[in-house]
Amino acid sequence: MTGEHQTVVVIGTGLIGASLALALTGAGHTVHLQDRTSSHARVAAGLGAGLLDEADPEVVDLVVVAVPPAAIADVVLASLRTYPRATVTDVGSVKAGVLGALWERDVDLSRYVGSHPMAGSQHSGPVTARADLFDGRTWVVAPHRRSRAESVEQVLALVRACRAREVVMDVDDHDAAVARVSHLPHLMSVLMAGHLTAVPPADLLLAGQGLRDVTRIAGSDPGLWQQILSANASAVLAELRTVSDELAGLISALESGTASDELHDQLARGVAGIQRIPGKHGAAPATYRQVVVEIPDTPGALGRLFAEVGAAGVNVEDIAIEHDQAREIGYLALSVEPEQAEELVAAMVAGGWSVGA
Ligand SMILES: NC(=O)c1ccc[n+]([C@@H]2O[C@H](COP(=O)([O-])OP(=O)(O)OC[C@H]3O[C@@H](n4cnc5c(N)ncnc54)[C@H](O)[C@@H]3O)[C@@H](O)[C@H]2O)c1
Ligand SMILES: O=C(O)C(=O)C[C@]1(C(=O)O)C=C[C@@H](O)C=C1
Repeated sequence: MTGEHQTVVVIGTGLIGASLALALTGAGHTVHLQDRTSSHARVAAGLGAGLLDEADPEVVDLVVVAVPPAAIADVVLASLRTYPRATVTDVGSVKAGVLGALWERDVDLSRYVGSHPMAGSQHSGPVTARADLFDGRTWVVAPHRRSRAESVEQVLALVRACRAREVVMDVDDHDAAVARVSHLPHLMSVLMAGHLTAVPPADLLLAGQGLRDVTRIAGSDPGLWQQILSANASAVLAELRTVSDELAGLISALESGTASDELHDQLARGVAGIQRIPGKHGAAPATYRQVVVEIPDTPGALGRLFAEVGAAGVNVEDIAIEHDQAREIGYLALSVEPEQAEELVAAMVAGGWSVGA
């Protein structure tokens, strides 16, 4: 895929496939949609992600395989055979196993270049697809020693067309890195959320935003994650063992007294860790300020608030909503660059909104 118009086939029109198809169609490319479950392709087409008719194999420039990890190698192989000119990429969360499986097949792999967008959500299927899912996010491109330069360029152009930030990496380095920054966090969230199954319902009524923050990704499809974790088991196991030692350290810190220096050090280590996470577009780690606005639980309140935020020209980096059932209101926490916080507060107050700390 280059700057000019391209004909693309997207196979697997779930969350990731339909989202990138929406972005590519929006950028003016011709996108053909395929899915084993035909209703998924129909829903994606209904959202404007592309066409349902079959592409002429001779004119296809790029095939993007966005199916679950265990099916990727077979679909890539079939695509290399069906589309004789096309570059074929996949968006699977783990890279080495797919490449290993492809090496064992009797096929010329020069047109295959694996990739992995570091964006997604806990939802599955085309209904939750978004054209802006990849905006400013990292997207790893992982060529192998036989990938032809033209195909690497086409996958880099796909990343740019989805407005993501490309990072070129070796497959093994990629798999080790995602074990640390994606697969381990997922398991930590699952562990916490799973623990809740034994918590009394009355206690859960007290749940605030903190619990929701650490458990969001635990709501992801267990079938998909079973495949992701199995494909990267050895790297994930190494991370889990380290965390297990760290947990033992936390237990001993608490045992040695709640005011111990050891406990303080563990908590401060958390702050230091957060500060190492890069901001959007790979920028230096960002520390945003939160402006909390009270919103009545009434139809249209959120829309009105966002319109006023937009009119104030403030760029919101993140949002979180918490409901106060007893008072029938919600709290909307808007994260903004520190220098825009005062401006946002002033605009909210001028609009008659109640703004908290
Ligand atoms: N969910 C995320 O956050 C995320 C992020 C980055 C990458 N990924 C990777 O993207 C891929 C897709 O994940 P998703 O979240 O979009 O899943 P999804 O369940 O939303 O979509 C997968 C789609 O593939 C279809 N499918 C399954 N087997 C198929 C086959 N053999 N041929 C054609 N279609 C088939 C399914 O019907 C479904 O529509 C996975 O490999 C995953 O590792 C996921
Ligand atoms: O935001 C989320 O929901 C995600 O967890 C997306 C996320 C991740 O960042 O770990 C999950 C798995 C994918 O392979 C890539 C992205």
